[in-house]
Amino acid sequence: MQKLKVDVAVIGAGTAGLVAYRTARAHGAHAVLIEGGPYGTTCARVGCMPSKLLIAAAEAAHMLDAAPGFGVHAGEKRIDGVAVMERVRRERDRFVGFVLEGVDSIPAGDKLRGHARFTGPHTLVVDGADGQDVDLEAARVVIATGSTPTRLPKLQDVGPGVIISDDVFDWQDLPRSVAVIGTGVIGLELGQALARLGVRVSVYARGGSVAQLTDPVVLRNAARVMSEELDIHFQAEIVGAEQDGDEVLLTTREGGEEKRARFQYVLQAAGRTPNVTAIGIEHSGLELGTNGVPLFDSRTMQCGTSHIFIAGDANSERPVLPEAADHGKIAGDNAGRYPDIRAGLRRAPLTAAFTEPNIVTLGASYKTLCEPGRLKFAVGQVSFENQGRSRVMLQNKGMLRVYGEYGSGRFLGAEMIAPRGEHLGHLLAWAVQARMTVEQMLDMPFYHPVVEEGVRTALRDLAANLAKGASDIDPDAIEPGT
Ligand SMILES: Cc1cc2nc3c(=O)[nH]c(=O)nc-3n(C[C@H](O)[C@H](O)[C@H](O)COP(=O)(O)OP(=O)(O)OC[C@H]3O[C@@H](n4cnc5c(N)ncnc54)[C@H](O)[C@@H]3O)c2cc1C
Ligand SMILES: NC(=O)c1ccc[n+]([C@@H]2O[C@H](COP(=O)([O-])OP(=O)(O)OC[C@H]3O[C@@H](n4cnc5c(N)ncnc54)[C@H](O)[C@@H]3O)[C@@H](O)[C@H]2O)c1
Repeated sequence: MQKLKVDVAVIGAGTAGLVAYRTARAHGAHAVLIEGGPYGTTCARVGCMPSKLLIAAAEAAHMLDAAPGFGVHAGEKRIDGVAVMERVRRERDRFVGFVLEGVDSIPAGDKLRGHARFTGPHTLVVDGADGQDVDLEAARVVIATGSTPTRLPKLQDVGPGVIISDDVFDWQDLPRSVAVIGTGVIGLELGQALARLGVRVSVYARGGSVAQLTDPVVLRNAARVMSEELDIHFQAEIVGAEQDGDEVLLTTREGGEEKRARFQYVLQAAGRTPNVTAIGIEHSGLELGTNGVPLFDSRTMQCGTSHIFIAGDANSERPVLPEAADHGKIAGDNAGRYPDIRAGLRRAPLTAAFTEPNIVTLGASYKTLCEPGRLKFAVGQVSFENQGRSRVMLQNKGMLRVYGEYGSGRFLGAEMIAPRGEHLGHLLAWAVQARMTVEQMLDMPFYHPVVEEGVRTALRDLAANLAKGASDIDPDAIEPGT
């Protein structure tokens, strides 16, 4: 067995790990980067980029469906599934190629291939992919192992028709039909995109959640808006499934009644589990939380007071790409400068599901604001049904709710399902981070006719409610979402 002693060992060459490695190295540390799977990152290979490529194709198809509403008729729509998937894979490979170029530029001696696991707080074994194991002693460790799609026990060992999101991006053609399990971000993004591309799609939700929303009013609106286009079965329990030839027979229980339906694929989109169980975490000496993730400080990424840091999806804090990069920077910086630990830059929370309309949350969520002892906020809202520019574009669906703090008048956060929500979300997240008051935001310019005028309407409503000086939230009526 080869033996190696380093300053910093980074486990996982995804977005968080790559940034952590580079940042630790910038301190002059001898750092190694360990990767057990393919290089290229989850985001580029099977995450953000291929999913947005599929959504882009679906938007093109949807534009044709929407065109007659404007009096524009483009003739018969034809979707070439092979060409759609060929572009998704080709462009995906291009994005992966850029990541691989970056990996190639890392000195060969700093890269270890194989699955790493702790054997002690400072020791790791890397099960070498080439059969050559490495015994590693590391003064500091960054865990950047990412997450894995959660597989439902009821759907295990059914057959090749039961898939996860990774599999979608290797398709050579669009399938005839897909059952999507989960109304989270992945389920709704992929479910809507496939439906718009002519695939028969049914979405099954065990409860009533919609993406990352927690505000019950926005959530109800989003459930209605998404159901207008998608066949969504809320409150549906998965009973089981059988592979039958090239189809899967899915059994669900809805309203006490058992139902069966056939699909070419059943796509599990029921969340992602942080990769912390198969890394010998029990030998790390770290204290674990209830989800098995080591307890860590989200300002420093340090686990307890130890020499171990955790970044990206592995820590489950905010499992999105920009946060993985920020986590990686903070973890790598502190691993490099250890024991001189410093708090890094944390930005205002922002999440966007690229459904249409976009589903966006930012700043403090409604659910957080409703936590005991925090009932000091007012709400303003706007519906996009009669919002000028949204109607012009025939995209007049959805609603926005904004939250502000009594006394200070500070803008706290928002949840929405809204046309161009990804842009509105940035505007509002910047205001949260700049600690602006609602009045200061209303002093800013708003052009005409723009969707942002809807934001102004919601902010005016919020300002009026803040001026009342007492909470308009009835604690007994609160029903936070997921
Ligand atoms: C379908 C989909 C769509 C998404 N869309 C978006 C989006 O639009 N916007 C957005 O912001 N986010 C999106 N995300 C989330 C985003 O992709 C992730 O948050 C981000 O990629 C996580 O980066 P990471 O570095 O933590 O993990 P990863 O990139 O997964 O890296 C972890 C690496 O660690 C390796 N590894 C694991 N265990 C070991 C071990 N023991 N030894 C060695 N190596 C190991 C893995 O092989 C992997 O390469 C999406 C995710 C999915 C699945
Ligand atoms: N645009 C983006 O930023 C983007 C896109 C895709 C994924 N992501 C990231 O990937 C993560 C994972 O996405 P996701 O959609 O898989 O997870 P999610 O947590 O968003 O949603 C999980 C869904 O699965 C359902 N579910 C959970 N357990 C179930 C069970 N036993 N039976 C039936 N349904 C069950 C939940 O009710 C929920 O609807 C997200 O949290 C997000 O951070 C981000």
